[in-house]
Amino acid sequence: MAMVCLTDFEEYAKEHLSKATWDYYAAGADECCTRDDNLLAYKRIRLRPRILRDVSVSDTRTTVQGTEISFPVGIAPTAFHCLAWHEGEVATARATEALNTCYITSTYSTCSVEEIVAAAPNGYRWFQLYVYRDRKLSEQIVHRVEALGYKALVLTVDVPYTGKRRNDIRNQFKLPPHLKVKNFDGVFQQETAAPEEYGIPANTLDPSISWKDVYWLQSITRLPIIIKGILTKEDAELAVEHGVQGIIVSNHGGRQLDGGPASVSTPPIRLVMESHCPPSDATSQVSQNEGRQLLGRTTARNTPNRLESLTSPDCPTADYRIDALSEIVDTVQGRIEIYVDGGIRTGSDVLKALALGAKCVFIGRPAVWGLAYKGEEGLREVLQILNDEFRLSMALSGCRNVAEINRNLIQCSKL
Ligand SMILES: Cc1cc2nc3c(=O)[nH]c(=O)nc-3n(C[C@H](O)[C@H](O)[C@H](O)COP(=O)(O)O)c2cc1C
Ligand SMILES: CCCCCCC(=O)C(=O)O
Repeated sequence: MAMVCLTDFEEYAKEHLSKATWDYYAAGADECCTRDDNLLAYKRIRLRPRILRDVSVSDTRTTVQGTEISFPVGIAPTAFHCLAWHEGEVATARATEALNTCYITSTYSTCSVEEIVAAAPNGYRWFQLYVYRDRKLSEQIVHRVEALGYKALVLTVDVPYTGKRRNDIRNQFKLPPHLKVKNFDGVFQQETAAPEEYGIPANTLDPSISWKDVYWLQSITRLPIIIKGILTKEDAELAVEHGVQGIIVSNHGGRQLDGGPASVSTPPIRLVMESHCPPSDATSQVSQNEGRQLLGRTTARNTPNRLESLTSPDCPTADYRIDALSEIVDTVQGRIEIYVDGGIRTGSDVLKALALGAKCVFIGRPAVWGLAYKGEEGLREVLQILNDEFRLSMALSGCRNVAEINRNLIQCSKL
C-alpha cells in the first residue's frame, strides 16, 4: 500500500491496532471539541503565496535551542509507544536520529531512557517531565536524563489531573501487564493499592504544582527548561519572567481541557449588520472587508457591515490572526523560542505555524500511527512525507528558507 499522506497512516493504525489502543491514542477530553478544532483551525487559515522568487533550491533546516535540525518538525512526547510497535520508543529514537530532528521522550515511555539512548546514541533529544508528589522521583529522573545527554527538559503543566477521556473509561484502558513505564520500573508498580489510571497509580502527579516549582526545577538542573501547555499571553509572560528557555503552545492534543482554544486558530467572528445592506450581500461585504484588514490597509471605509470578534475585549478585534500561538508570540517578542503542537497533519500546516511565529512544531498522534504501520521505518516515512510536503509548500509560497517564512504569508478565511 502506498502511503501518500499522514491520513493514510491514521487509517492503517485504526484498522490494525486493538480498539482500546486506538481509542487511547485518538482520545480527546469530554466531547473532543478542542481536539477536533486543532485540525480545523489549520484548515481555516489561507496562505498568501509570493511568486517569481527562484525557488529552485529550498532549505528546510532550522535550529532549536541552538542546535540544527533538518526541518522544523519534531516528535511531541506521547506515552506507551510499545502499544503501537513492539520496539516502542527505541524505534522512535532511531527514526528521529535518522531524520535528524528532535524527539521529546515522554516520562511514560515503555522503553527506558537508557535503552532509548543506546539505540540511537547520536539523536537529539529532550525529556518530558511531570512533577511528582514525591519530588525525589522527579529529581532522580532529571539527573538520569542529564547524565545520558538529553539536551532540555520539557515540563508539562497542563495535567494537574488527567482529562476525562470517555472511551478510555468505557474500555477501562490500562497498560497491559507485559508493558511497563520502564523509567520507573518497580517504583510505580509497588504502589498497587492506590487507585490507578492507565495502570499507573493515579496519585503520582502533583496537582499542587505552581510557578515556584519552576524555580525548584532550575535549582536541580542546568538543562534548558521548556514549558509545555501554555495557551495565554499572561502565562507566557510569567514563563519569561521565570527564566525558562522556551514554550510549547499546546492543549495536549485536546486531551485535557475540552473547550480550551486550539493552539492555532482564528477566533470565532460574527457578522454585525449595522445598516441597510441586504442580507444577501453580507458575505461578500464581509470577506472584502476582512481581506483589507488582514492586509493592514483598513481605512475608514463606509461599509454597512462589520465583523465582531467573540474573543475577550483585550484581544483587538481588528486583527483576525489573533490565536493562542500569535497571542503568545506577540507577547514574548522573541525573548525565548516558541513552539507549537496539536493538529499538524500536513506540510502546509507546518508552514502556517511557522508563519504565525513558531520556531518548530511537534507531532503527537502521527508519530504513533507511523510506528503502528512499520515501526522505525513507518515513522521515518511519516517524517519524510511531512518534510517533502513542507518543502513543497515553502516553494509554492515563494520561500527559499525558513527565515523567509513570516506573517505576511497568512490570510484568514471564515469557515
Ligand atoms: C496518546 C497520547 C499520549 C500523550 N502522552 C503525553 C505525555 O506523556 N506527555 C505529554 O506532555 N504530552 C502527552 N501527549 C500530548 C502530546 O505531547 C501533544 O501535545 C499532542 O499529541 C499534540 O497533538 P497531535 O496529536 O494532534 O499532534 C500525548 C498525546 C497523545 C495523543
Ligand atoms: C496517570 C497519567 C497518565 C498520563 C499518560 C500520558 C498522557 O499525557 C496522555 O495524554 O495520555
